[in-house]
Amino acid sequence: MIRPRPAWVARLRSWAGSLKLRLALASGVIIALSVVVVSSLMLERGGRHTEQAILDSEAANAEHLATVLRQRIVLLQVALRAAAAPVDATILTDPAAQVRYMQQRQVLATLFANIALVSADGRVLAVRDGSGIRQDGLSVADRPYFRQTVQLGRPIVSEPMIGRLSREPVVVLTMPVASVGPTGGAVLLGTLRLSSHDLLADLAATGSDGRTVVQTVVADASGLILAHPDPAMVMRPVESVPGLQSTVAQWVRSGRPIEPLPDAVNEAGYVVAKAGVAGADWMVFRVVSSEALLGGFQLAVREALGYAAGVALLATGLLWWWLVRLLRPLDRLEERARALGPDGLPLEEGWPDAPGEVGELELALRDSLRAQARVEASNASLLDKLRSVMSTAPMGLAFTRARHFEVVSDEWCRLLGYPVGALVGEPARLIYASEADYEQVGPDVADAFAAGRPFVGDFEFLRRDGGRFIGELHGRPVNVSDAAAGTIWLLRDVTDEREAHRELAWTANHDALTGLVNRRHFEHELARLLAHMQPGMTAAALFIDLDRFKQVNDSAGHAAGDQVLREVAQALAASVRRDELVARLGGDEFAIVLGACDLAAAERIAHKVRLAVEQVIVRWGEHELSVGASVGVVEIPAGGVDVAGVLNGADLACYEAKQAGRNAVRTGSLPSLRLVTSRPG
Ligand SMILES: Nc1nc2c(ncn2[C@@H]2O[C@H](COP(=O)(O)OP(=O)(O)OP(=O)(O)O)[C@@H](O)[C@H]2O)c(=O)[nH]1
Repeated sequence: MIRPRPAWVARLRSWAGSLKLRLALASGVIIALSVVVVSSLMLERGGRHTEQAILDSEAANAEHLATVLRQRIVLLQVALRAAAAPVDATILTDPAAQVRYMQQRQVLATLFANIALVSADGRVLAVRDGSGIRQDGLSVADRPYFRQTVQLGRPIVSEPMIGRLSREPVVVLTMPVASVGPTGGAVLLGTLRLSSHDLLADLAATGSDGRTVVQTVVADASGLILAHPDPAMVMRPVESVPGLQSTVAQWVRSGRPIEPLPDAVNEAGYVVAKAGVAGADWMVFRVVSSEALLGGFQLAVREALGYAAGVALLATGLLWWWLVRLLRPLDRLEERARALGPDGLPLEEGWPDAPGEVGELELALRDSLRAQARVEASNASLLDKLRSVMSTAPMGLAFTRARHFEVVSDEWCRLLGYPVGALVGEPARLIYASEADYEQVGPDVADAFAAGRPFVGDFEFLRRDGGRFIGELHGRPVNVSDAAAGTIWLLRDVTDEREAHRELAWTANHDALTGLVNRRHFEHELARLLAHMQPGMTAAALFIDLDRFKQVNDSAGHAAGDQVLREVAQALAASVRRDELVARLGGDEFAIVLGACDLAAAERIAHKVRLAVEQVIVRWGEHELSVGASVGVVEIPAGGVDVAGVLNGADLACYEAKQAGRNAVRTGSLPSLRLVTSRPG
């Protein structure tokens, strides 16, 4: 069972289908899409530019640090060179002079963790560090940087190593002294402690929350850390610094180039910038977490998207409010439209005075309603006339569609014995007395309509009470080109008319006294037989003239004669088959046509006829009346014979029977028959 929908479902469906809601939603979606797309595009472009600017800035920072570092190395080497200038053979050979020399190197001592004067064979002549000047005879002859300086005779920056004096990670800057070589001279050493800020100050920067956000790392070409905010990281591989793995791996893959050109990348959550320190074969890496650099921007993006969504929502809300206001006249028009109909407001009342398209719609609707009202009035008038016709028409009128009654007149119902209107909706089959008739009507009607004719036919119809009548049915299509448009029918009762017509036709063809066919009809039927006889076929005609009939009239009266004639007629009809043609030609003359009969058979029948007449006895008062019959027989061949010829031939044969003494049968022979038929007239 289907349950009716609750009212709230209908309200919800109506609300969901509301034009206002759909317009507002569509506009809201468009606004939101526009805002989101435009914001996204702007933010995406802004983001790219910002990121690129940050990368450029970081690369510049790294380059700046590399420049600072290179200048510092150059500065230190300049200082070493200046300090190396006064060293001569005297100093190199005199330990006291070496001590004095070191004492005079106060400025140089502040630049390095320690400085040392080393002879060409690697023996440390004098060392100055924070604790003073010592001459303890250490040797650096095994140090690669020393050997390289002696061999090349030029300044060197060593690889990182653990210093022999400081026991800390250090790099050593060398400066040849007094043309050092395998045979003489010396090397001035300046040691920089890597765990201090000797190389670079401010290796780390912290954010507002105190966390380190920028780390500067200096590494040599082999990838060992020279400087790191965390001293514990010094001398460790540079790829162990968080955020540097990928950049260092790529740097190693490309052959550890010490490029002076800086670059920066943003990957794996870090912005990494690097720049080479020319001359020292070092690399400066700056590592900043992406969050620290770009987090602010991304937060701004999120905020911007939030604002965009808010703006879109606000715009949608405003649009909704505006649409509700704009569409208010449409609501009023809708309410007015609901009040249409027979129980609603009068046509010209209650319309909103709306401007614009709604006003145009209202005018169009009102015009259409006025036109509809005019048509309805016209239809009502037409319907009244039609009802009047249907109730007063003297013949039955009906309109059927799909073989069912849709409209029936009062007379139609009356003819069929139904109350007025009772047949509406009933099948047409109901009124036919015969199933065969009903089945035939359909095709006949279709044929007639297809030929452009109305359908006319007589049928036996069945009244509601079982009575029957003959009705003449006329049918016309409502629309010739559209069978589905239905059919208009006219029906009248023609039972009496058809009966009268039948009686008239019978009277015209029959003898009123005896009921046999008359001469006119006999000749007509004989002519039809002659016309349709096939070659080789024979028929026969009997001409019968009563004998001494006049005496009957004379003795018993004319009425008795009539009775004799009636009984003779019955005797004649009873002597032959029912389908043979038996006629009274006039007076006491009769004729019989025997179809498909040869002469011999015809003669036998003639004798039978004669005997039958002879046996007719009419008791009329004191009279006992009887007559005889003279019978002439002719055989009728196929072709070459006409009606007059046959009658004359038979009449002649009958005459011969009379001549032979009456109450006899005579046969007309073929030649004489031909002779007779060939006679003029
Ligand atoms: N009662 C009656 N007599 C008729 C009718 N029509 C013709 N007759 C009479 O029938 C008679 C026929 O005449 P006939 O054939 O010459 O007389 P008949 O006595 O039969 O003479 P034969 O044929 O020579 O034997 C006439 O007396 C007619 O008046 C009729 O409708 N009713």
